[in-house]
Amino acid sequence: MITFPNAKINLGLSITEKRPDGYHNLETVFYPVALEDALEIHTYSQEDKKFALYQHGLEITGNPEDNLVVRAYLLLNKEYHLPPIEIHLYKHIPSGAGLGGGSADAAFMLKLLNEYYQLKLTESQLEVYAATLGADCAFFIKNTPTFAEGIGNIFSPISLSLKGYQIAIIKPDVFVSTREAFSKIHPHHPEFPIKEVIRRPIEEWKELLINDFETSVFPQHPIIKEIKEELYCQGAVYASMSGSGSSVFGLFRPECCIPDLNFKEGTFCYIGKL
Ligand SMILES: C[C@](O)(CO)[C@H](O)COP(=O)(O)OP(=O)(O)OC[C@H]1O[C@@H](n2ccc(N)nc2=O)[C@H](O)[C@@H]1O
Ligand SMILES: Nc1ncnc2c1ncn2[C@@H]1O[C@H](COP(=O)(O)OP(=O)(O)OP(=O)(O)O)[C@@H](O)[C@H]1O
Repeated sequence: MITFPNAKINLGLSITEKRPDGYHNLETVFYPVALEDALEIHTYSQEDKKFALYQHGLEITGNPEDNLVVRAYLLLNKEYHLPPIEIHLYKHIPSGAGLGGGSADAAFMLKLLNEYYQLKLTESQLEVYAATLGADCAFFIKNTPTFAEGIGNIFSPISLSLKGYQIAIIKPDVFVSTREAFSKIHPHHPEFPIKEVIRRPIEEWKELLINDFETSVFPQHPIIKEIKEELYCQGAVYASMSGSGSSVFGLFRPECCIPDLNFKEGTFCYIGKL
């Protein structure tokens, strides 16, 4: 059985408080984007091993046992004693990009196992499992535009449709560690609350919708700022870094003809429709 975990972008990201457990409270809007990995599972015929992971496409750092698809499988296996499985993961979403690729894979693995082995878990139960695998992982269970708070795990649905808009996602060849990016933040409540800004016309977002990580990440990696500026030069109605970087997205009007975007070799570029 196969599934296609998709990326997310953050529309605004305010880091509001540091918590006693070291994590941070934040406010953001998660919006799904059709930039997808492919994830396929089969029951494994050789029963001497619990799982075999075959990776294709973009490289993922770390051991196979630490891969979030494996961690998702082992999590459900602990409770439901699943058969051994063979996993094929084709990575197309770059890692360390703020696009939630690893979290998406984990959440889609939970949904896939639920369906393949008819575990009959509800969406709420899947969200609880997902939350243990990553701060923004549970978003990918419903995978619809969502206002998130807490550590990125308390959700309320929002009525926001960017259908028809075009999106460009550009990731330079630099890696931003999410943990390190959080450690450089001075938490504060935003002047313009994201939940309110998002209801305003998209033309106003440029001035009002802010990703707090840009302040600390841009000086360290000026190339990310340059990409954002270039997207505005090319006609984006709104552009921002996603999550803790290093990717930047630009939203373009449905009728806009996105020109050829020429960035340095090694830069990841995706152009699609919302
Ligand atoms: C920044 C975002 O991309 C916004 O969408 C996400 O909140 C990041 O979520 P994620 O990649 O799933 O993050 P995790 O893998 O759970 O956490 C990585 C590290 O980031 C820090 N972290 C993460 C989320 C959060 N709300 N506060 C934090 O301080 C913690 O040091 C943690 O060890
Ligand atoms: N299936 C997976 N896909 C990508 N990364 C994975 C996966 N499993 C484990 N990882 C590890 O997780 C790290 C972060 O990956 P991910 O793509 O989720 O980060 P991100 O782009 O920073 O997203 P986020 O918006 O959640 O911060 C990678 O460096 C990698 O070591």
